[in-house]
Amino acid sequence: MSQTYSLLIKSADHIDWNSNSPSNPKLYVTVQVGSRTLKTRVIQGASAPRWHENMDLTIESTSAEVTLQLHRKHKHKTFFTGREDTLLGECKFIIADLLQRGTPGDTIELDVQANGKTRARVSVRLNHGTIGGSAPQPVAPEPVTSETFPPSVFDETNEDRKMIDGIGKDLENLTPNPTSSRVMDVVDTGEGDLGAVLWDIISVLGPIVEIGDEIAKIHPYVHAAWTILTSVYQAVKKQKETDEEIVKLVKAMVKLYSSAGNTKVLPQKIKSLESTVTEIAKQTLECAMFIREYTGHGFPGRLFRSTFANVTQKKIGDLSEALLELKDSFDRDLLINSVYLSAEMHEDIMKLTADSAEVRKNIESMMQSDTLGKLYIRFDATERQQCLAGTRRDILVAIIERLTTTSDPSSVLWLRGVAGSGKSTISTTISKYFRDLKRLGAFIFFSRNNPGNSHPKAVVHRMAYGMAESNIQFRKALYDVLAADPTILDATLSEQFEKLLLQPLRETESYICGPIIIILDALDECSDEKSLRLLVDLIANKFPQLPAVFRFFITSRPISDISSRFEKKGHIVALPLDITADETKADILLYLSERMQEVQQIKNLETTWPGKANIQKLADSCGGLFIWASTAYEFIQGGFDPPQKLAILLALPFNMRSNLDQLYTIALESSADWADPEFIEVAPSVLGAIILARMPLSDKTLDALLGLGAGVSARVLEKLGCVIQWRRGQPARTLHASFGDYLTDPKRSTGHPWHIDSKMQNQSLALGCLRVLRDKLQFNICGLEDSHLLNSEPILGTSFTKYGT
Ligand SMILES: Nc1ncnc2c1ncn2[C@@H]1O[C@H](COP(=O)(O)OP(=O)(O)OP(=O)(O)O)[C@@H](O)[C@H]1O
Repeated sequence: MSQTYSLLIKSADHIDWNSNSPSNPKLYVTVQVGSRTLKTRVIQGASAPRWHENMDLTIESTSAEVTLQLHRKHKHKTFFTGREDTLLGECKFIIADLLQRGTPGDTIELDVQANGKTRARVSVRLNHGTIGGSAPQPVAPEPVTSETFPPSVFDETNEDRKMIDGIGKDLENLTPNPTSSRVMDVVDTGEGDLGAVLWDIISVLGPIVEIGDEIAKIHPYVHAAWTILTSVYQAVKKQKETDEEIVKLVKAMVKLYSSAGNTKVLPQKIKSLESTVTEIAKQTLECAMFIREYTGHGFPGRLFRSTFANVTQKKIGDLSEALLELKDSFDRDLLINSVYLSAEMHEDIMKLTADSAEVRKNIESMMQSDTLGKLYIRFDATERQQCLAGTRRDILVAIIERLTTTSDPSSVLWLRGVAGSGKSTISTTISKYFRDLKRLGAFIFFSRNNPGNSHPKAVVHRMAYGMAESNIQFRKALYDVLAADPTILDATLSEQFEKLLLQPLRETESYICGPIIIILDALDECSDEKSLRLLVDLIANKFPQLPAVFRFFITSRPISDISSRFEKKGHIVALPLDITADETKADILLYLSERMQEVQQIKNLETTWPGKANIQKLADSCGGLFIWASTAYEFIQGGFDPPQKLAILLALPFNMRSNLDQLYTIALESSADWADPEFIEVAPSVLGAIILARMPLSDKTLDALLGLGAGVSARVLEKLGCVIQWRRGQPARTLHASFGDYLTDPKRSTGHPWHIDSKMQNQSLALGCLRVLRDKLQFNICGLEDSHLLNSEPILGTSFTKYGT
């Protein structure tokens, strides 16, 4: 008869790291019996990790062989093995051996070995039960220590460590096993103080946080929710506070997660039920942030409950309802997923969803009033890149944690890094994260290509408009200000800040639930030096007057106009983007590996191309700059012969190859025939006009502007795809701001035919301005296509007029 044993994997110690002890190892254990392999969760940062996880072993006889292995998990695939984990050692035994070494319930220590050498000791405990007979004997609760908690906590401060240790001790009183039936008991009986139910949800989320790598999509939301709830738990646990409403809300969260069941199968579920699971993760974070506010452990000075009981009651109702709906959708999706759905049915479901989103969007835009529309400035992120999945994990988590940690008095997080280090890409990823959570107040990005939007007042207007869109009380207060004094839109920046933001916020602050995230990307690209100083002063001196619900994420190059003003400001924290960090190098390697694989597939190249060694050489050349990697990719993938392009790059000596200017030089040299007199006559002017006009111009406009024959600019642009983003009939813009820097800086490109010297800069600017003005007046007559609208022209689909009207 089959027999069921349960093997409790307790802990590992005496780990031999071959005198090369890693600072923050991630460890897990697998147990293989027959064809089944069971796996513990991954524990990070502990020198003697403790799992306390039960494995159910069903065997035919006690002579069945069991293999227990101790693994170390890496952040990325290791370069040489191509695997994400390393086997530290293993131990093979049969159940009969264990039974001889002690009676069921005794702790047994197993030596795990590699190459005949003991590498660690793993403690286990065997219990038994028989299928069809009595239930497996329960394992007595073990005291659980902080080491069973998710990883990032251990990278943090002593304070965090103390907090988690405190929780560990509490667990000796609470049932520690997150999968225990207690979770459901609490839900069903309707009992429990806030601390206890919070612990339940923390226990459910903890293991999900630990399998982070496998569930990269939802991990940041769950991780942030777990961190918030843990800190609230720590604050309220001693109060034995019972507040029925909030307790019910937390129970609803636990119940929702009980649907997801065993976290080990979560990664597969995420694949098949991606959108629902992602919604669940976002809603969890939304609830966590609300609970923090509600319990008074959020933004300072809030009297949330007592003062705004009605608002709060409604919010709790809404959140609970949303959780219930998600639970229903999850159960339904699970069902749908387990039965066969025809392609048409799938399509119908998708269409219905799309239609309802469209209807909602139209209603929203119809509701915008003309008055508030005057504040609207469009920041179109359609073509902005996000971080490739798997890159920038640590820094993204750090930024998200900072922006949602309300106990932190600094409201501005300033990411500074050199040109091309990847700041804008990070800011776009962060904006998506908070937009999905409906916490994004504004995503404002400055660009030299778009000076019209890169103005200080864009920040005030866009923030005010964003608030009005999301908060009905603020909307009314702002409308009153604008109706009372329409000239306020032409007042000084500080007056506008006072009237359009501070004043309506003072009146409505109590209705606003934080955090509200405002992102300002590429501050250094603010329209001109004077405007930049105005804006930087506003951030440095006036932003502290804003309510604490606002959290700012600002990125810029480390230029002195910004650094000198931000220094020593208590509300601003600088976060340097380190291009020498190992994580950055690993991220770039991952980026290049993915991109080269893409090129290999699209261009039908040999499957062995380009080979790990060549990718590593490219990655080494980047010097930590993503712009180098992305330009190299554009260069290699453009044209017919990527292997030849790669060979051109790698043939250069390392010090020449690794220089960004050198890369631009090679890219330009090899993309076009600069010896062709016709090409050399027109190409520099086309490049010059794109850089100097400081606005995206289409090929037809370029022809008209430069007095060229029809199609000439298009023929030039076709050759320059690795540095200029352009499609026929569409505006052309540089792929990256650093390319403009290179072309115009005499120290960097002088002597090359494409260098834009100061004389040309002056002439082109004057000429360009005149021509663009003239063309603007004639657009309707000559029918030129361009991205520009006259101020009076409406934006399609809205009743807004453009900024600056
Ligand atoms: N994590 C990433 N994943 C994929 N691509 C990336 C990543 N980071 C950066 N890139 C690519 O590298 C290039 C440079 O990045 P980005 O524009 O973000 O740099 P930056 O620091 O903002 O530069 P600058 O200060 O000059 O504006 C872009 O083409 C971007 O798409």
